[in-house]
Amino acid sequence: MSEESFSAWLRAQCADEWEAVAGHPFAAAITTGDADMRHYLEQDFLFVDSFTALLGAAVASADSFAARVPYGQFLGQVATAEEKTYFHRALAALGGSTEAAPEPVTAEFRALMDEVRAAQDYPLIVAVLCVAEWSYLSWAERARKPLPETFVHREWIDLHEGPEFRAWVDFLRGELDRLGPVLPDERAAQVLETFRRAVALERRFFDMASR
Ligand SMILES: Cc1ncc(CN)c(N)n1
Repeated sequence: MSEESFSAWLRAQCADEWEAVAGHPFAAAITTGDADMRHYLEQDFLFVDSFTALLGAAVASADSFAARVPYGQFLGQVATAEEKTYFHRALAALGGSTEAAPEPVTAEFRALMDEVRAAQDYPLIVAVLCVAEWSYLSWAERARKPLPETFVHREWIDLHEGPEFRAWVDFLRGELDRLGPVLPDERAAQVLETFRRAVALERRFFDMASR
């Protein structure tokens, strides 16, 4: 590893796959208001359930009070703004269901989140959370103003960019950057493996939504 931060190093190890997520045609179509969001949001509603549980595991497994606080704050937002209001309003407008059967990639993503949550392994938990949030910031910040008029697209972009979301991603990256340098090599390799798995799943999730 060179001078770069641990999080930058992790991303650089899967740079092509990362760009395939950030520049994915489905993500680009969200930014222009052209994406068909129904199936995607039905599946993401299932994703967000495990993601919320993972945030709870981050609160529980973080190694300091200072770190627990941002997780708790974000958990509160996901449980109120994202899950309670956006998903229900968007799926109602699109004629979608909150009880869809999980696609294989959704089940795999949930399994990865459940695996690191059950292990209460803080560095691996941060790796998955960081990929999920940083990769979403990476596509959402490519959106050009004016944002799409349809609330389903516009609010989904708004939820994943802007100063608050950027600060949240900076916090997650900061946690990886704090932990990485003191991890033994085999633990750092485990974090990289988990980071890679999550990036590959993000790409497949957008592939699934494109069909
Ligand atoms: C699949 C996926 N990855 C990430 C995010 C960002 N919260 C999301 N909503 N869905």
